[in-house]
Amino acid sequence: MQLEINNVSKSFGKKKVLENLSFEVNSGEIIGLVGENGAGKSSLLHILATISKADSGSIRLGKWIYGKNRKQLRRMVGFVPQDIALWEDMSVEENMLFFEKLSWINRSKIELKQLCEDMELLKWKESVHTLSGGMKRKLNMAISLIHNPGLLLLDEPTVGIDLRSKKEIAEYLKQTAQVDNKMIMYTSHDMDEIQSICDAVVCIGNDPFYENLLREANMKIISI
Ligand SMILES: Nc1ncnc2c1ncn2[C@@H]1O[C@H](COP(=O)(O)OP(=O)(O)OP(=O)(O)O)[C@@H](O)[C@H]1O
Repeated sequence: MQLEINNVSKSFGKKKVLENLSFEVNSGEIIGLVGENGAGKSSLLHILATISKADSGSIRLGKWIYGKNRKQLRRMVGFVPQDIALWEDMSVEENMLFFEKLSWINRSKIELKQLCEDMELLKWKESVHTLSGGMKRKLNMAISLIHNPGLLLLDEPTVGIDLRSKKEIAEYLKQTAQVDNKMIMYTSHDMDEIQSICDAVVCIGNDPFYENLLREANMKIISI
């Protein structure tokens, strides 16, 4: 499967956030989105998650076209926003079962538990309010994977969490891209992490500072 982004632009009022952005991503690839605060990284993820629309340009995921096939696209896309959205008074198990009910495919309890264990979240019976920030992020990720999306969009999945959880999330992303052939796009301000996980990067916002950083790190840049 391929994601094709062609000349996409987006403004909020007079502020141009994305300008003629074009690049392609294939299944199995992990793409980092970098750029300064306010550059437009989340805005691009929101467009790809079909929460918001581009002002111009075209986007295609496999045979489905953004702006035309929203229902089909929503089945193929998993989105983990920056803000954690969980039922705090329910257990990990109850959260997974709740979101499975909202999903368009049925998953057994064993499969749901496995999704959590794949990312080292081993707190099945525990209440969410007792979990650390890193564990909550993992649970948010596990929920986004319930419907087995081919494209996974993650907005700063590793911000504010400890090194062990960071490493576990990074390992999980690499593994699911390779083994399950998922396409992953994620934003981060951590250049070392981007370098170790991503196959290529998209630099949002025409920022020479970031371009230089990426070139110095020998990263493959697919769009500026
Ligand atoms: N719904 C909205 N209405 C108006 N302006 C918006 C809206 N969403 C985003 N913006 C503006 O668009 C710009 C890009 O925001 P965005 O959140 O995409 O940046 P970002 O690169 O993800 O930043 P950060 O690294 O801080 O998360 C910002 O100036 C922001 O204030």
